[in-house]
Amino acid sequence: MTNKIVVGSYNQAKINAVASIFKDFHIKSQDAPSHVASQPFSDQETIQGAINRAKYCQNSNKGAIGIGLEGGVMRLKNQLFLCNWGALVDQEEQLYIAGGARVPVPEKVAEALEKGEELGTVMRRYTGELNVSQNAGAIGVFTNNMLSRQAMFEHVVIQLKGQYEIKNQISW
Ligand SMILES: O=P(O)(O)OP(=O)(O)OP(=O)(O)OC[C@H]1O[C@@H](n2cnc3c(O)ncnc32)[C@H](O)[C@@H]1O
Ligand SMILES: [Mg+2]
Repeated sequence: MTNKIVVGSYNQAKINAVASIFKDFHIKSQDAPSHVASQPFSDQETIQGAINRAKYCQNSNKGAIGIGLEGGVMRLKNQLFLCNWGALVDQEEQLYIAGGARVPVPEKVAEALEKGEELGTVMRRYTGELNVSQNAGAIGVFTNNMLSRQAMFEHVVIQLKGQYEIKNQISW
């Protein structure tokens, strides 16, 4: 069992989420390419970004666990929703994935995204805050701060950690 984790992002909301769930681990972060658009537009694309980042981190840090967390939007019932995915690749290159909460994107914001703007830019315009994505996140703003981006990612990381731990106890 390793106690080293490499997170594929310098985003503080993501790093804090991993650190608060993997308390006894040494957490390092590095840039990891998602190989998807910076504004993913489907679950498929978002999950792939998380997997690519996790694999990159694990590959470039042998013996460590790699974690990738990726945000995007997806269409359902004629609406855009925020969607978030996480991936964990362990020392044996076993992959675990988990999804996060989703909430509708307000109409005006959705229209801006459809025109090609990035969510970070749009959020900055509406809130006047520079670093929404590292703090409350769009999900925090849309939920009146009932759910922060960090808390949402913590939930994803809990699901990753749990799957990783049970896999070492039960062979499914
Ligand atoms: O440095 P990285 O790890 O890339 O951090 P990031 O904030 O850019 O995060 P992602 O690339 O994982 O995801 C960006 C997407 O996440 C979504 N997102 C959710 N909340 C956001 C926010 O407050 N600001 C920007 N993007 C947000 C949105 O769909 C973005 O295109
Ligand atoms: Mg990004």
